[in-house]
Amino acid sequence: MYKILVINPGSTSTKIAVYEDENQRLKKVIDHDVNELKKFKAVADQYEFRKNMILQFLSEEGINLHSFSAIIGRGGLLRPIPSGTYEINDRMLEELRSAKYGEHESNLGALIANELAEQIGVKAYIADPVVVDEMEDIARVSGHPFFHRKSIFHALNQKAVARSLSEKLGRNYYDLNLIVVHMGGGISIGVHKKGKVVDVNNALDGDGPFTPERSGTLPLVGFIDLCYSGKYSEGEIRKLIKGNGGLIAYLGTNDVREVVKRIKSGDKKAELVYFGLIHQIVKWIGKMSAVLNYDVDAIALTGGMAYENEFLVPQIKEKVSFIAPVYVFPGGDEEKALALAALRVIKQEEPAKMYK
Ligand SMILES: Nc1ncnc2c1ncn2[C@@H]1O[C@H](COP(=O)(O)OP(=O)(O)OP(=O)(O)O)[C@@H](O)[C@H]1O
Ligand SMILES: CCCC(=O)O
Repeated sequence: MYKILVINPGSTSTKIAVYEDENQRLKKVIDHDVNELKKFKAVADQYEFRKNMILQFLSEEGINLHSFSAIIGRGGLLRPIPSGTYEINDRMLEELRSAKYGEHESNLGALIANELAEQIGVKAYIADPVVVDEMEDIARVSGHPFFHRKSIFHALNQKAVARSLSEKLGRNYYDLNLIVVHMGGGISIGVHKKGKVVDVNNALDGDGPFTPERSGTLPLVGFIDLCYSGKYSEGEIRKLIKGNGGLIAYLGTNDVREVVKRIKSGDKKAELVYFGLIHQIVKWIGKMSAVLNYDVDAIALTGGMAYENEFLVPQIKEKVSFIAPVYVFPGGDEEKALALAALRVIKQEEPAKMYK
């Protein structure tokens, strides 16, 4: 029996899971208050904070760190790479520590997994990091040669949900055309064309619908005016795109449950903003369906927001069901996907890839 520790730091939460072979024994989702995270200037500064929460969880559950056969963390911003399980190496660690390709909470996944694995002398891995790139060249064309569209998205959950959906449909992932909509702290809408994500919004860099804490695509000229207004530093403007945008900017909270509560108590501003968010998600589903010539076998809704059954799931279903049947995978399958990825390598069913 192999015991795997799964570490999944997201933008609004840290998820921890313990697997024994394919079976989940424990899982904890620690939601982070937006003000708590605001104390940290850079994502890397959250390292000790998030690591200590994981160690505290293990100690509360009476789990000895030395009992694990391997540790796997959610992978972060690296150079664009193929889908797969990667053994954590020095190059990867150096690039994540220095945020060479940018800052993201999942950068901490590999760093923490590596430190804990070293302490107990086992291997550490990441799988399907946010930089998995299967985009078709036509989707990279941005509109100006200075800019290229990039594949940065919730690859791990998108792939796991796409596989679960294929299983549910009794079909092979590589024979299907799917739209997968991950709605968490960030939102990505992926076009899975016969097993490859050939187009997706860059969920991190101001592309796509707005989200609980990101602005998504903004009106460009207004944005340029703001950049040159002299009112904001570069750091503040970056935060406005990621961290302090979206629901936080409009309503002061990134918690969708809180927004729903406000709407139900008659808050019209909350209703307008939230329904505006749903409106944008629906537009992106339509846009991505066009990439598949509207030949879509199924649409999957996932991520934490897919638990929201009062407004979000029913409204999306109402508006896009004519394109294809909609299936809901609330929360997603990220921890299971990570555990299975580690197991496939430990059991030598698949070689670990090397990040170069
Ligand atoms: N039961 C629920 N009902 C409604 N909304 C929920 C529920 N659970 C979580 N959410 C919302 O989902 C969002 C967080 O989703 P999730 O946990 O997938 O994000 P994350 O892992 O922090 O970030 P990301 O998915 O971008 O990596 C928050 O806005 C949260 O309020
Ligand atoms: C870029 C994918 C992950 C996120 O949005 O946080």
